[in-house]
Amino acid sequence: SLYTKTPLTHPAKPIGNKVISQLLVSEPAPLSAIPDSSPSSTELRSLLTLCDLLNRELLVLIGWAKHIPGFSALSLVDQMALLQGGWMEVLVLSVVSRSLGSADELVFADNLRLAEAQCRAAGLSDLYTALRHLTRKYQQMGLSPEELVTLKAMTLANSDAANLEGAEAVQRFRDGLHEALQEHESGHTHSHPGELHRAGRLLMTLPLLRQTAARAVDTFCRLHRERRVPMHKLFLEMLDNKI
Ligand SMILES: CC(=O)c1ccc(Oc2ccc(O)c(C(C)(C)C)c2)cc1
Repeated sequence: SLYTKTPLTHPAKPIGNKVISQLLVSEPAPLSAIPDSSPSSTELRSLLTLCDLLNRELLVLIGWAKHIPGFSALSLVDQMALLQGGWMEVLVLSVVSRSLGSADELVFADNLRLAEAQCRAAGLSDLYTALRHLTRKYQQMGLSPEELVTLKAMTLANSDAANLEGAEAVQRFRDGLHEALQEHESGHTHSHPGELHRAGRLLMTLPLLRQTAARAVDTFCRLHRERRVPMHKLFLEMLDNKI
């Protein structure tokens, strides 16, 4: 496969939660940015590098979704509907999780960490502000790897796609992930009793995640209108569904 499946964390004791341990081993290794070599301004070059990175992340995301317990049981139409509705939110949550260790940078890739000034130079200051706001929220909460991978899967499952074929099957898919989160937070798999509000607090961050993803879409559309960046075909197709 494209990369080795390295689990995010080696649990001190086996995680009783099968869904979450499956999500941890299915987590894709972070991609690296490929610096754009076209003879253009540094701003445009970094934008082109970012576009290429996003496009590759999109492809990896589609492969990742198939490993979410219950996703492949859905009809292909519903799988595509959830991906078209939720891909941006999942990628936003991914860049936020990569940026948790930084006080002021967005870690798009290990070799592409942009501070505010660099984002502004590339026409991404709104995006920077929105993504850093969300990052700060999760920094304050102290997100564990188990919570992050479960939240990403729930984000995809909860993407409110229109006209789903198998609404009941999608609801079962969502309930399975919610159950995994509840079990994880309720302390069944820990020695100490869980924090009762933790699962709810995590789910209550999803409205801000959706709003942040919508801001990212607005940014891309503006940059596209300003003819600042070409849009990869797949990206445009996935974007069409959002505007
Ligand atoms: C088309 C265009 O203008 C564009 C601008 C910035 C950009 O940078 C990104 C790279 C990876 C990535 O995951 C993300 C999000 C987190 C926002 C999805 C943004 C991608 C595309």
